[in-house]
Amino acid sequence: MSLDWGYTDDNGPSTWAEKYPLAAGARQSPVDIDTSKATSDNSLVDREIDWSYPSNCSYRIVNTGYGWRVDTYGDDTALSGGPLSEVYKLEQFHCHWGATNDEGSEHTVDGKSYAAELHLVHWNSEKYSSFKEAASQPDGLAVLGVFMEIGNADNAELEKIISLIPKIIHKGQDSQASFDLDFGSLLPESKHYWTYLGSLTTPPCNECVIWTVFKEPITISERQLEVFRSLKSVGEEDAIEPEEGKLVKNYRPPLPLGNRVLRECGP
Ligand SMILES: Cc1cc(=S)c(O)co1
Ligand SMILES: [Zn+2]
Repeated sequence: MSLDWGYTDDNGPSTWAEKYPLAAGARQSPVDIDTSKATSDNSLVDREIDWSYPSNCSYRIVNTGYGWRVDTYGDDTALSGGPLSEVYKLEQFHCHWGATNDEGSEHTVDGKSYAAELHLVHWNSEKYSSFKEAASQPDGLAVLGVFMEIGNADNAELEKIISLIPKIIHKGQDSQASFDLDFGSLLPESKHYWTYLGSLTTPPCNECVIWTVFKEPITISERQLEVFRSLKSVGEEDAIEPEEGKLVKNYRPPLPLGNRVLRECGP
């Protein structure tokens, strides 16, 4: 059974609100980060954003039909500080990309797209008893967004994920992902970021996310990005043409920030 939404002309972001009414809300993500609208906030500086991820917290990688997703054991993970009032636990991480390198990120900065965007998804385990419950609450999830730009060299940590992609080419396939991952290398050196209240960027587009988008990108090689684009949005039994159902892009274009506040930490 194929997903009832996706990124093609007939099931892409402009159609989502027909089946997922939240997608038409006023607190949607992503947004274009208009840097002239960002306001500084000392409380973000006073409580530096902090994270802790054991290198062995990943356990599975799956082809969701709209990308790859690495599932993690959250028990020993923690994200706190910055815009967050509680401690959040890592649930999963995944990526969004485009068909060419001049598109692919979901958030844009003064109209500029990056080639891809990594999302680390956390849930408020202090206030809620499950990820599912948290995803229905306005402060339920915290997502770290990391821009990815093309670099000459492969990203060695990403390569541990990319080496498993050939095992999950078709929708629904999964593989054990028990690699040792240095999350520090998947996050930028600088802790400068923008933050605002938004949503999941895929249906059902719940407005439950406190977004933190880092200003500094990490790098990925063209070859590595091509491996992402080799994933298929259809199951092994569905594909009829070799080129059919290739996931060459899986990003949602920006939605209006509206009257939401956009704060920044760091220049
Ligand atoms: C929970 C979740 C969050 C994001 S950002 C996404 O793309 C899919 O699912
Ligand atoms: Zn995402």
